[in-house]
Amino acid sequence: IVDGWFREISPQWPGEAMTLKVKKILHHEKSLFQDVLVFESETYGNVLVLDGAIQVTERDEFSYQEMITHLPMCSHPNPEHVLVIGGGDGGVIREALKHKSVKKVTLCDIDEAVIRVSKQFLPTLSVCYDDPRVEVFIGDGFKFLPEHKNEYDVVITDSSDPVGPAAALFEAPYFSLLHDALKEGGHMSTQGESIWLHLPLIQELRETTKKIFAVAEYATSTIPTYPSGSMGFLVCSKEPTRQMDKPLREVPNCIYYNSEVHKAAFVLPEFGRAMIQEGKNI
Ligand SMILES: NCCCN[C@H]1CC[C@H](N)CC1
Repeated sequence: IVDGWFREISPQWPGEAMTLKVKKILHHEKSLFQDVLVFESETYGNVLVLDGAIQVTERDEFSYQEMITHLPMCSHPNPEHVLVIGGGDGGVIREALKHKSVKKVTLCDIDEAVIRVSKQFLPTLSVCYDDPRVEVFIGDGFKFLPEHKNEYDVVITDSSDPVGPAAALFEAPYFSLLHDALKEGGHMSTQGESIWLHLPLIQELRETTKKIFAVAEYATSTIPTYPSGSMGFLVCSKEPTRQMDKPLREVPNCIYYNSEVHKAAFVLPEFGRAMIQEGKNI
């Protein structure tokens, strides 16, 4: 933090950095896995930062949490059991519980510090941890998934960036474990970075997931405080006849998501479409 501004400088987005004016530092610790910082910003509410990367701000988190949750869930006919890998801030749990069909939401996050800090400083995200339908495991998704084969209708991988603790969540072995944890007709979504910054990674992710899932599509959303202001998602199904861009129902009380936004999210600008869907660099 320099002269009152937090700067999100990272080799993952060279030469650019989101900066937010800091009102007050609320918390800073080194957890077992990462550096955990929370500060109150001047204009984006409380902000959670892990290893220097902005994870959520109270002002715009709804965009990401709603899209990563409702894209796979609204395209699924009857999601009852949802698994969240990562997502310790609780935002995805809050969104998943908006679906009447949901009987159980299980969360598995490797770092208890993220959950603890979110409960203390991000009350609007961690609001649903006390819901009786929610169960929480602290641990590595890699160990959790093989013990829960064929259990979930939807698995949402709400991870940080592919550097540090989350790196393995972007590779083929993880997606195979994920596939086997899904019931027949299961859907999944993962945090899919930005077409402005990570096109090669996204193309690789889609190649990998296309080999493992019957359907693998890429969707985007806008979110001011993530690098480049755009955030994407891999959205996959085990069922070949499913169309990920076809919402089967509305979701109440959303601020970003609706059925039209759902359909439009899978429409890509030409440089993204050519690279992701045809592997062509234009
Ligand atoms: N629920 C927290 C979401 C974290 N998502 C990522 C954080 C880091 C960003 N560079 C990309 C999204």
